[in-house]
Amino acid sequence: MEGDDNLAHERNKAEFDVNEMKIVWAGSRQAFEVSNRMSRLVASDPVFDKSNRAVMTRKELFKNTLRKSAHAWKLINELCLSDEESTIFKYFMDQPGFLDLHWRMFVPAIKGQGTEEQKQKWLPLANKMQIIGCYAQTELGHGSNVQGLETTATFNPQTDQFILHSPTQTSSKWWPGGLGKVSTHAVVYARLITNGKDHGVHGFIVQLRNLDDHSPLPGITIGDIGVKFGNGAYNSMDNGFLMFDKFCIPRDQMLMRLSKVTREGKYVPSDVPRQLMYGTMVSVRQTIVSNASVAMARAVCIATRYSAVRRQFGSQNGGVETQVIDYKTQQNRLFPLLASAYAFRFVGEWLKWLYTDVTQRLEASDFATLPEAHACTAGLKSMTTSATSDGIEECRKLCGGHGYLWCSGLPELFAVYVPACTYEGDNVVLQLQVARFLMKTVAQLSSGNAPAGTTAYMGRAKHLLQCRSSIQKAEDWLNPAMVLEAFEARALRMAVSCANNLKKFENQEQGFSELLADLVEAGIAHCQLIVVSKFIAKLERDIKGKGVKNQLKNLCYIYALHLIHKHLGDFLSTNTITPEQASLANNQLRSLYSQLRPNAVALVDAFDYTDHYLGSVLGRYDGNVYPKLFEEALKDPLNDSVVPDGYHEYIRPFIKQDLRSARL
Ligand SMILES: Cc1cc2nc3c(=O)[nH]c(=O)nc-3n(C[C@H](O)[C@H](O)[C@H](O)COP(=O)(O)OP(=O)(O)OC[C@H]3O[C@@H](n4cnc5c(N)ncnc54)[C@H](O)[C@@H]3O)c2cc1C
Repeated sequence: MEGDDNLAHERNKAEFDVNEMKIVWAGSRQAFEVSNRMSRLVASDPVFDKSNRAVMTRKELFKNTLRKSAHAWKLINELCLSDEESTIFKYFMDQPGFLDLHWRMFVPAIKGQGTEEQKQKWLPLANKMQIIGCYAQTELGHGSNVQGLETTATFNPQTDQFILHSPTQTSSKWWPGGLGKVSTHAVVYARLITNGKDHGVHGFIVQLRNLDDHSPLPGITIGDIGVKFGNGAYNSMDNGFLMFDKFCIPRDQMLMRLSKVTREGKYVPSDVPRQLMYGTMVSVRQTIVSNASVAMARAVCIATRYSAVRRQFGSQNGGVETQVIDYKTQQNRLFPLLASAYAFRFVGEWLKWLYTDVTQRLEASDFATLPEAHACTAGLKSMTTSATSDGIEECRKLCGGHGYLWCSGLPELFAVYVPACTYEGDNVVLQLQVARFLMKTVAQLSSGNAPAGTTAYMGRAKHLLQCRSSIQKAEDWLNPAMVLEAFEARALRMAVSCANNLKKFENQEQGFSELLADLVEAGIAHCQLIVVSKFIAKLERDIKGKGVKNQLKNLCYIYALHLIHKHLGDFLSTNTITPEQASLANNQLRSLYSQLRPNAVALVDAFDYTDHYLGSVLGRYDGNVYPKLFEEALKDPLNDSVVPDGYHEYIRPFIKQDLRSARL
C-alpha cells in the first residue's frame, strides 16, 4: 500500500475535530494562527533549508548558521514581527545560534539585574543587536556550584574600575554559547572583591571584542571549546572559552540592581530582595518546559506517522502485513510519549500563568509564593527535559533501523535536545533543590503552617498518610479524584519517608548527602503529581470541538497510568495501591491504548508541524517514506562516484592481479 493512502486512511479514522485540537495544542486560536503563519514563513524561505547539515564541515555549518541568523534578524525587522512572532519564528528556524543566547540569556540578565540607568544604556543597543551578547557563568572547574567560581572582579578605587582576572586554568569561562566567535559582549559572573573582601559572585557587563574589526580586546583570550556531541546538531553554536588577564572595566558595568559598589569602594546591598533573581529563573525554566513539549511532540510525530506506514510480519494468505503501530508493544512505548507531549504542553501553559502571577506579586513586593514557584519550576524543568531526551531516543528505536539514519531527523533532534538536561541547571542538582523545599515543607507541617500552591496536598497529611485507595475495578482508574489521591499519597509518603530517615542523622547535611538518591526520587514523585494534576485541571475547562475532550481524557489517563506502571515500586512500597489495583491500572491502560489507536495519527497532526520543521523522511505528512529514503541516500557525497576515492590505494591491492579481469 502506498504511504500516502495509508496515512490518508489513518486520518479518516480520527474520532475528533483535528482543527479544534490544533487550537487546544497552541493555547488559543490567536496563538495557533501565529504559530501556523511563522512555521510556514520559515519553511517557504530557501535560506532556512536544512538539508546537508550532516555532511557540512564545522566551519561550513557555523558560517551557514551565521547566514541564517543574520537573515532571520533582517526578516524579523522588515516584517515588523512582534516579540511573540519573532520568538516563534526563531524557534521554527531550528538551528542553535547566537540569536538564542542573546535573547534568551543576555538581554534578560540585563533586564533582571541591571539598574534603570544600566537598562537605559544597554538595552537599546542590545534590542537593536548593535551589540551581541552571551551569558558567561560556567567555568572549566565549576558549573553547578556557582559559589565555586574563581574569576575575580577586584575594585580599584584609583581608577574607578574593576579588574577582571582568571587566576587559574580552571577559572577559564567554558561553555557559554555565542562566546567563542560571535559575541561582542557578555554578562560575566565573577567574585566581587572590594578592599580585600570577597562578596561572592556578581554579574558584570563586559565588552569582549573590538566593535570595528571584531578582534578580542587586549587582556582577553577567547575561542571555541571544540566539537560537541553529534554531527551538525549543536555544533552550529560557538560555545566558547574566555580568560581575563587583568582586564579593566568601568565601575558602572557591574550589574547593580541587587547590590552596588560606591565610588569609594564600599559594597552596598540594595533593599531589593535577592529572591528577585528567582523571577528570571522561573521565566527561563518555564520556557524550557514548553520547549520540552515541542521537542517531545516532534519526535512522537515522526515515530507515530512512521509506525503507521511501516508494516512487518502478520500477512496471512498473501495479504498486507501488520502496521507496526498495531503491535501492543509499540503502543506501550509510543502512546505514553504522545500523552507526555500533551501533558508537558499543559503544564507549560500553567507555568506561563504562574510566571505572570509571580511577576505581579513581585511588583507588589509580595515574595510569599516565590520559594514554591522556584522549586516547582526547577523540578519541572528537570523532570520534563529528562523525560523528553529519553523519549526522543525511544522514538528513534521505535523507528527501527531507519530511525538511525540522519534523515529520520531523530539523531539530530536528540543531539540538540539532550543538553537541556544539563544547561540551566543539571537535572539532578535541580531535583535536589525541590527535595530541600519538600523537606522544609514536611518539617513545617506540625507547626500548623498550611502549605500552599503545588504543596497544598501536604496539608492533608493525616488523610494521605493513612488512606487506602478505593479502586475496585479498571474503570475506577478513570476517576480523577482517585488517580489524584494515588499520586498525592505516593508523593507525600516518599517525602515523609525521606524526612523520617533524615531525622536519624545527627548532622542534617550528612544525612542529606547519604539520602541523595531517595530525595531525588521524592522530588520526581512530587513533579509527576504536578503534571498529572494540571492535566486533570485542563480537562475541567471548557474544551470545544467534537470528540476533543474525549481524546484529551484518554491521553491524560494514559499519562497517569503509565507512570503508575513505570514507578510501580514506589506505589507498592509506600502502600499507596495494592498489587491487584496495579493490575487493574494495567488493564485500563491497555484499553486506553486501543481507544487511542485510531486517533494516533490525527493527534500528532494536531501539532501542526510542517515537514520542514520535522526535518524527517520518516515523519513526512504524506507518509511517502520509501522513495524519499532512496532520494536522500542518493544525495550522499559517497554516492557522487560509483568507484570511491581511495579505491586504488586501499581496495584494489587486496584483489589478486590474476583475478582482476575475472568474473567469478
Ligand atoms: C550545550 C550547553 C550549553 C551551555 N551554555 C551555557 C551558557 O550559555 N552559559 C553558561 O554559563 N553555561 C553554559 N553551559 C554550562 C552549563 O550551565 C553547565 O554545564 C551546568 O550548569 C552543569 O554544570 P557542570 O557542567 O559543572 O556539571 P557538574 O556540576 O560538574 O555535574 C557533573 C555530575 O555531578 C553531579 N552533581 C553535581 N553537583 C551535585 C550535587 N550537589 N549533588 C549530587 N550530584 C551532583 C551532576 O548531577 C552530574 O551528574 C552550557 C552547557 C551545555 C552542555
